Amino acid sequence: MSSVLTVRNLRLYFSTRKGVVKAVDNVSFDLKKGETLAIVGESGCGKSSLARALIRLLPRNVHTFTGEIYINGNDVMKLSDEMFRRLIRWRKISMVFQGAQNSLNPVLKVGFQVAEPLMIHNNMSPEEALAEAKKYLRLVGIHESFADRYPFELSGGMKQRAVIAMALITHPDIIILDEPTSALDVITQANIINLLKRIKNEMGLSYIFITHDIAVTSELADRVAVMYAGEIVEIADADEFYTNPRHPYSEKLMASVPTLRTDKKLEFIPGAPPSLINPPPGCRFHPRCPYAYERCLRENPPPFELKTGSFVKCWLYHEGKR
Ligand SMILES: Nc1ncnc2c1ncn2[C@@H]1O[C@H](COP(=O)(O)OP(=O)(O)OP(=O)(O)O)[C@@H](O)[C@H]1O
Repeated sequence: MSSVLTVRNLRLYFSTRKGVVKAVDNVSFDLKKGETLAIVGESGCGKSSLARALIRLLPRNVHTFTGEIYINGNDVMKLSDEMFRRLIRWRKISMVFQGAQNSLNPVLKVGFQVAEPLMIHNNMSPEEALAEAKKYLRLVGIHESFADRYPFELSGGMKQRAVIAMALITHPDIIILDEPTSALDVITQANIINLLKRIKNEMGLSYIFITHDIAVTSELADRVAVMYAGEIVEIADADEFYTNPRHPYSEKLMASVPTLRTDKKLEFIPGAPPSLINPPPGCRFHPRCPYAYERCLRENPPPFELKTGSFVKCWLYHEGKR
């Protein structure tokens, strides 16, 4: 399978009064065409910053933004912000933001808001764009008559569907979904996941699905990337990840997911993710890791490839301890 997105050594650091926050620190991965890559990890580990780096919607206090990003083989890091905005954002890669259903403009009709990207990015006339918006509202399971309604007239699930329609309408290859179901009840969550699965197949999309909730990813993910303290510490095929997480942090994450059928005791991860201004030396997880030994305190492990497309950043996989 060819890669629709290739990321190498991506870094996104922010300047703050307390120092430089290394939110994304030397991240590399591939996204294959038609694939869903879930990015999981606790709050504050850099998932949203990674998304913002990929779609280049950056805050003003960027300190460092370096690395390589290829979309369909094209080096997009060499594009100016203006060219990236014109050629890439929304056209090749789009995003459903965290809490996006609450960011719909309350005084504009839903149809207009879904149509807006076409007017801005494809220079379409309002009439043409609105006709297209109605088509996309139908695609996401909303009756086209809702194009004439205001956001407050839609349920939370419908608003989320409208926001997904907005991300789809410019025919991107890649969609980043940042916690797309976190504010919804479980039934609505399931409906949205089913919708995402259906449109992915119908439109040949590739997803980056960001969540702190591993249980949600199991329905959709082909591969799982685990982020910890600004780094990807493991990438694995989803089936393998759920049965055999390799990194000690992944193990702990999996052990903290409730299951109905076993009386397994739920674990929690002691301590909190480290400061991204002064991350611990060596492996960043070592202060919370039950297996940490001397080398983990000194040296940050490189990614050890387990098979093509899968790696784990943990010394245990280097020295035959596992
Ligand atoms: N503009 C900014 N300036 C300074 N620090 C920032 C900025 N944006 C994010 N951060 C910091 O970068 C780190 C990573 O944040 P990020 O939002 O990417 O994490 P996350 O894993 O997506 O968490 P959440 O799920 O809570 O959004 C955090 O420590 C956050 O405080």
